[in-house]
Amino acid sequence: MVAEEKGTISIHTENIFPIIKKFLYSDHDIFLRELVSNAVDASQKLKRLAAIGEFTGEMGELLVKVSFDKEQKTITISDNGIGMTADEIKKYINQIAFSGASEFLEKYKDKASDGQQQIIGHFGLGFYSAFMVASTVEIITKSYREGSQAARWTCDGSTQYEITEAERQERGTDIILHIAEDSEEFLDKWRLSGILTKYCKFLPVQVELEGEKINNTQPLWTKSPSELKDEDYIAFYKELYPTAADPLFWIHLNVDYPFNLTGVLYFPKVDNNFEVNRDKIQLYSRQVFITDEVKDVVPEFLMLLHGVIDSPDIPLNVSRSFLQADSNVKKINAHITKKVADKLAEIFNNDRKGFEEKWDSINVFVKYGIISDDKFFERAKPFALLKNTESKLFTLDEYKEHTKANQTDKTEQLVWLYSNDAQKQSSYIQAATKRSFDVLLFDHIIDSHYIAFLERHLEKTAFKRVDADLADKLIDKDVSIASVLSDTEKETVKEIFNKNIGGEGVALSVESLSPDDLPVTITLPEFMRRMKEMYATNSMGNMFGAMPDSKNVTVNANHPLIGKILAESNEATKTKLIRHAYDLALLSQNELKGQALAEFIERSVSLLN
Ligand SMILES: Nc1ncnc2c1ncn2[C@@H]1O[C@H](COP(=O)(O)OP(=O)(O)OP(=O)(O)O)[C@@H](O)[C@H]1O
Repeated sequence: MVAEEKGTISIHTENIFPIIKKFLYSDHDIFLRELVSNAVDASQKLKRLAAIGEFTGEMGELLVKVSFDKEQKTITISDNGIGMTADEIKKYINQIAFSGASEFLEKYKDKASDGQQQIIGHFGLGFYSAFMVASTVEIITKSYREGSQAARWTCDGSTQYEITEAERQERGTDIILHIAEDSEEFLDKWRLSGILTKYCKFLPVQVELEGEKINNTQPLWTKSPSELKDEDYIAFYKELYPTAADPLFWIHLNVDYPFNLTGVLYFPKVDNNFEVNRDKIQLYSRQVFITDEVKDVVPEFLMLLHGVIDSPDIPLNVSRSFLQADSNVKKINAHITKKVADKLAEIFNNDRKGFEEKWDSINVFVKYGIISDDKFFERAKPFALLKNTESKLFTLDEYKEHTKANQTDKTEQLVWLYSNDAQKQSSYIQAATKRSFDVLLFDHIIDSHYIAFLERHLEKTAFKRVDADLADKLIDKDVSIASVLSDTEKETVKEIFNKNIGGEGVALSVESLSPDDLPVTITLPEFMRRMKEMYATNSMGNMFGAMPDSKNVTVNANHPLIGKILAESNEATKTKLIRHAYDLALLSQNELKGQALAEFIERSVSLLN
């Protein structure tokens, strides 16, 4: 027998519901997630009781049904789980749920007023989130225990509740929400189905909306990897991201100690732009969708991956800064990072060719990981590849061997040359390869950071962009080439060139280079270029960025054209030849434009005549 009772919910705050409603949830949708999760829990509990022999009755098919009535303005969530007795309602709903709610408010009341950003916003206030959308909530429930009396509880959002006897034959619970005027938008099938598909798609007990199945109760990550084939992983990926290309490979996570973590992470096929691929990991807690903004839960570089992480050990009712410091979150981060590195190492060791084929898709990810996480760098060292302008791939050690003999300078430093634009710098690349130097290709925005990182971490190794200096000087070996011109002649060359092309920002020199090199070469020293790039991306100051372009112009004393210019007696022809040689240097750098280009063409025609 349920004794009729009226009572006051013991809570410090006079009326907590307006506060819950107004301040704490930016996302009212989650009431449904909370109530359906409770219904699923009640069903799971019954299964567990049956497993240990405490429930011996007929279990039937466990099912959570969501329905709505537009006329009556109600939404009902029904289950055939364990149900509650009147005493249990008092204990679990009046006391526990309320104390949970009041504790929660106590913790966040200051923060609620200065904005919701501080609170992660994905936690559950459980049962009481029903009051975000309902003016009155009714529970009609009957416990699984033999001979239980059904009970009905109602509460209108004040601190007053009422418990009475109810008519209900079957075990289980109906939660009936009498929808508030400002929440009538939820009395809509599409709205409800949208919310259920988002949050309940993978719940472990069958959920139906108006008779239609919502969920896959056994999502892939809950199964054992030994039962799964590649097709299964790919099919699940397609279920998560219907429009994405097939993933490259994946990692099945499965930990139960010292924290609980399951999931599958996929390496997507990426193009060069990694920004668009963020926010693709979905976070679940016991198969309930929580969020796809995993910024504080997963290391930044891992956000380039796709897939699902399921862990009940990630605290979700805490502020963001607390979350980052949480020891479970840290352990989870470290674990995922290790697993990702192990997987990459495994592919590299077992299938180098396959790994190389994937390198274009994974290199940004690996570089990003290396830069941002020292532990990942240690693990990735053996498989972090370098690609040269001929598309050959080397590990760091292999590349060291490859370049040691020819690219060590007089101070025993290894100089690694690179191009960030093989098209634009092709004449420089050619000049370097003519001297049997190897040139790496680093053409992604992350590469300048990656280069700086490698320089700091690799011993006696420096990087130089291939156009940073004359080919012969890129690697300073202290060998000089004999000069065709005398010192006085060189001085004269310098003078006449300065007269014609000298000016602000031009540092002119005359050097004895190979006669095969261009008569005039323009270079931007590595240091200057890096400073300019740094200041260009730094909002603080613009000292170097604002400086006029300064360039080193080198005249090749050993080139036959320079001898010809020196011997030329006609001043006009001499000027023409000097300008032309200089324009050719600009042209080889793709820098000859506009009026200068027009003049160059005109002059070329006249020189041909
Ligand atoms: N459909 C249901 N069937 C049986 N018991 C229920 C049901 N819904 C709620 N309860 C009981 O009420 C309690 C309080 O629910 P509430 O959702 O507030 O908190 P919780 O589920 O324990 O935790 P959480 O805050 O994670 O949701 C539950 O622990 C459960 O004992």
